[in-house]
Amino acid sequence: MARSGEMALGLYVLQAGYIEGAWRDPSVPKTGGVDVEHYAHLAALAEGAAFHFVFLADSPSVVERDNANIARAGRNDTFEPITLLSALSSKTKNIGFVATATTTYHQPYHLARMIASLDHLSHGRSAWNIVTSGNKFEGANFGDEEIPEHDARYERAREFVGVMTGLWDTWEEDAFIRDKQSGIYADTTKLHFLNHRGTYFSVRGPLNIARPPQGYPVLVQAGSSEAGVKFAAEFAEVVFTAQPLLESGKQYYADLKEKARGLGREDDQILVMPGIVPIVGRTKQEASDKLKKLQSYTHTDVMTETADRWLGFVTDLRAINLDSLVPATLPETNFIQSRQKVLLELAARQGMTWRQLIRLISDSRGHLMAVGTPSEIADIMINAFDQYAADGFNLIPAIVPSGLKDFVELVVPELRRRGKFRSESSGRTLRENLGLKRPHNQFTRAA
Ligand SMILES: Cc1cc2nc3c(=O)[nH]c(=O)nc-3n(C[C@H](O)[C@H](O)[C@H](O)COP(=O)(O)O)c2cc1C
Repeated sequence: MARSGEMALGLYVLQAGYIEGAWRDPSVPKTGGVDVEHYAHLAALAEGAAFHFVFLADSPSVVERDNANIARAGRNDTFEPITLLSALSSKTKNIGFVATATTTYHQPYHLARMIASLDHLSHGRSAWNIVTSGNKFEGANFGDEEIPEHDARYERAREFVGVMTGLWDTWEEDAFIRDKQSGIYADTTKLHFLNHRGTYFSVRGPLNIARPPQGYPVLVQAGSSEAGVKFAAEFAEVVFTAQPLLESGKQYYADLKEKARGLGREDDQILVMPGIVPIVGRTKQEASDKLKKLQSYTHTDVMTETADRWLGFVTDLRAINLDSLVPATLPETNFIQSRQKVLLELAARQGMTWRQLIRLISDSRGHLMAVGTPSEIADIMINAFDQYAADGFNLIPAIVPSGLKDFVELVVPELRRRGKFRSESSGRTLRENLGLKRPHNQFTRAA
């Protein structure tokens, strides 16, 4: 199938926005982190602009390394993604929901039920962002101090996904006949026991909920190392990635699509949606003034600690001469390997000092950042789309709700004017809106 001429758009939501100190801005609701109406307002803004989905990242731990940074973080009082998105599903009609959940610290049976429940609650608008955990503090919450080795996490994830889709298939579409007359509720000829026995899991099944409306919720993946790309080529239908440079973004896109093709998959069944952090002004000056104001909110200690985290916990920037140049390489990390690579590539290209790199990480974590007028931001997005570096974008507002409002009111009309973004939702389910096929049931497919 040919690629449609229009890009897909997701909304990556953090309670206050992506710039760490954004929560201090007077426009950000103080209790937004635990106020479903705050998130409902953001989802309504995105749905009204015909975005394809709301995306919630996740880490089952406080991510800061010490009290000083926990004190300033402005984020550790918020909802678990599946819970929040389930609540939002009854407050919206068309927009999809991408819930991040790690395969490293979950059990497939629990997670298959929860994500299937979200798909039923939302009438087929759910997706699962498959991550393997990227934060070293998570292990302490699940019995082991050390997070498992990077590639081994992907091995576990491969088996995990197989069990999830197997469980979602244990009841065929029309298995539940609910015949009051005869008293037969389920046709057990359409019931399949999974009986999975693997390295990491043994799961009998069946699941105790009907097959999800979409067959499977959309499978999303965020991980761009070699192991991550291999995993994405096999399973992902949407890939979230950090690609701040056009050329490496095109290379990443081409590699991933080629790997997926090699596994018999069609190009339009795996959508690459890099993150973008836009700061919109009516003039370039206005946009950069907005950025400067937001940057002024973030404490240096918080910035330094965030940089240590996103460089993979292999540095301690509190003890470094910040005006010295960033080295070309760092020790390999066991956390998000791809991001360390992206950040070092950016630093090398621009001859950055540590101080400059810390600032960049605090603003964008290495995602593409676009600061300018609506037309300039639309140019950047359309250029990446037309040059096959992206099939769409996961929009990461620097501050919410104002940063999202700016984008919806100023950039979306520009994208539409140029014929690159839709005016309304095109289908009932998230799969239909993304042009993704509905998966067959593996038990009946075999028959
Ligand atoms: C764009 C992007 C976003 C990610 N978001 C999360 C997240 O929300 N939660 C999480 O546990 N891991 C997240 N990760 C980490 C990876 O999903 C994965 O868990 C693992 O750490 C390895 O990533 P890598 O293949 O990029 O090295 C993210 C990775 C990328 C590339």
